[in-house]
Amino acid sequence: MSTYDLLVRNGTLASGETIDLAVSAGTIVALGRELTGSAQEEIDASGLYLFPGGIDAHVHINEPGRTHWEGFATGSRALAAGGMTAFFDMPLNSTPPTRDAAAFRQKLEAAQQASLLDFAFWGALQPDNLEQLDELVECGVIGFKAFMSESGTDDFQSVDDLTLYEGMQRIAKLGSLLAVHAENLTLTRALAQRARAQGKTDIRAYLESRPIIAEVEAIQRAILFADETGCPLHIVHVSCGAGVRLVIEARARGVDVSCETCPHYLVLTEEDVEQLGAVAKCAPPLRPLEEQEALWDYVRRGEIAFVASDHSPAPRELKEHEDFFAAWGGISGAQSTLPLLLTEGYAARRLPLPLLVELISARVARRFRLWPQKGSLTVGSDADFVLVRLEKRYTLQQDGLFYRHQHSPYIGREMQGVIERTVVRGQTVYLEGWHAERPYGRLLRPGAKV
Ligand SMILES: NC(=O)NC(NC(N)=O)C(=O)[O-]
Ligand SMILES: [Zn+2]
Ligand SMILES: [Zn+2]
Repeated sequence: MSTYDLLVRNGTLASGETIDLAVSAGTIVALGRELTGSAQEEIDASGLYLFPGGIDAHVHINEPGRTHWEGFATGSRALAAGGMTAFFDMPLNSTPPTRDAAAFRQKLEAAQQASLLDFAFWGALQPDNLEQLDELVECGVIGFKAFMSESGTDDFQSVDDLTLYEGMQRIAKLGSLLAVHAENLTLTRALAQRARAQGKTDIRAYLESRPIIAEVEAIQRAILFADETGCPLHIVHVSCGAGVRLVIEARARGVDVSCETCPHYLVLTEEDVEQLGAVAKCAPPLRPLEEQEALWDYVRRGEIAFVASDHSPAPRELKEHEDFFAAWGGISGAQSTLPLLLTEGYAARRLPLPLLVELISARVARRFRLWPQKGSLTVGSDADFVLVRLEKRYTLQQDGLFYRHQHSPYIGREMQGVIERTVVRGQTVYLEGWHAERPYGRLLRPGAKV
C-alpha cells in the first residue's frame, strides 16, 4: 500500500526553499524536506519551481451560444498550459448571459462537460435582472459584474446609475460583491459617435474615444456608490495609475474596494496597438508608457490586488475591419498571464517571485473567499500547483497556443519560464504540450469547499 497518491520531490518554492509535497485524494497532506513514504506516482521536480496554481479571475468563455469563439474545452486547455488551475467566467459573450438561475445552470452543465480546470461564474447585473440577483447568489456566483460603458455585445446591457445604485444595495444585502467595467458611457459613446461621423475610424481615433478621464470618472462614481451602499466593489482591468490611486484613497477611508490589472496593460502600450492592430484592441484601451510604469509601481507596492487576463477571444474575421471601432474588442491572453509576469516582472524588473505568484493565486483566493482551499500550498489545501522551468527562454509561437482561435498580441515575443506541468486536485491536466482528456473541473462557490 502506498502512503500517498502523489509525491512531488525537490520542488523549489517561490521563496527559494526546496520541498517535497504529498497528495492524497486531491488534497495536500504533507509538506516538508525528504518526506518518507511511498506514492503511486512520483514526480522529480529537481530544478523546477513549484507554485500554487493560478486562478484567473477574469475570463470570457463564450459557451453556450458562442462556443465557436471559445468554449470551456479550448479555454481551459489554454489556461492549463499557462499554469492556471481555476478560472472565473464572466457573464457576457455567452448567450444567454449569466443573468438568472436558468442561464447559470446552462453554464454549469457546459463547464462540467468540458472544463479541465475548476471554475466559478460571475453573475450579471443589468437593468433587467435586479429580481434575479438572489437566485444567482443561491446558485453560487462568485460575484456580480456590471458594465458602466457599452459591453460590445447587444445581449449584455450596460447599467444606468439607478441600476448600479440599487444593484449595489441588493448585492450588499446578499453578502456578495460587484465588479465593474468602469468607463463613462456618455463620454465614450459621444466621442466614438463624433469620430465616426467625421469618418475618423483609425486606431488613433478609437484610442482618443476612450480617454483616461472616462475611466477615472467611472471608477470614482462606482466607489462613491459603494461607500454609500456598503457594497464590496472590485474594479476590473484598471489601465491607468490615476485609477489605482482612487482605489487606494478609498481603501484608506475604509471602503471595501479592490482592483485588478491585466498583463496587456503591463507589457503593451498604445504604440503597440498602433503597430499590431485589432489583435491588441481592448477596452479600456492600451495606454502611454507612463501608465504602464505607474501600474508596475503599484504592483510592486502591493496596491493592485491581482492580475487577471481578461481573455476575450473571438474569431479572427471579427477582428478584421477597416473601421477600427467595428473590430471586436478583447485580447486573447489567458495562456500568457504567468509567463508574462515571469518574463516582464521577475526577469526584466526583478520583482520578488513570491509577490508575482501571489498576484495570480493567494490574492485572488482571499478576495473571493476561496482561501486557503485555493491559492495556497499548505496542508489541507487542494493540490493545485504548477511546475515551472524558470530559467528557460523561448519564443511564443502561434502553434503553441491552445485557444479556439490562435491569435495573440504576444506571438513572436521572447518569454522566460516554461510551464512544464499543471496539476488540479492531484491530477495532471497539462504536461509539456499534452492535455488530459477528462473534464476534471468542478464548480467553486465563495466560502464553500468543492
Ligand atoms: N465583451 C467583452 O468581452 N469585453 C471585454 N473586452 C475588452 N476588455 O476589450 C471587457 O472585459 O470589457
Ligand atoms: Zn471590461
Ligand atoms: Zn472582460
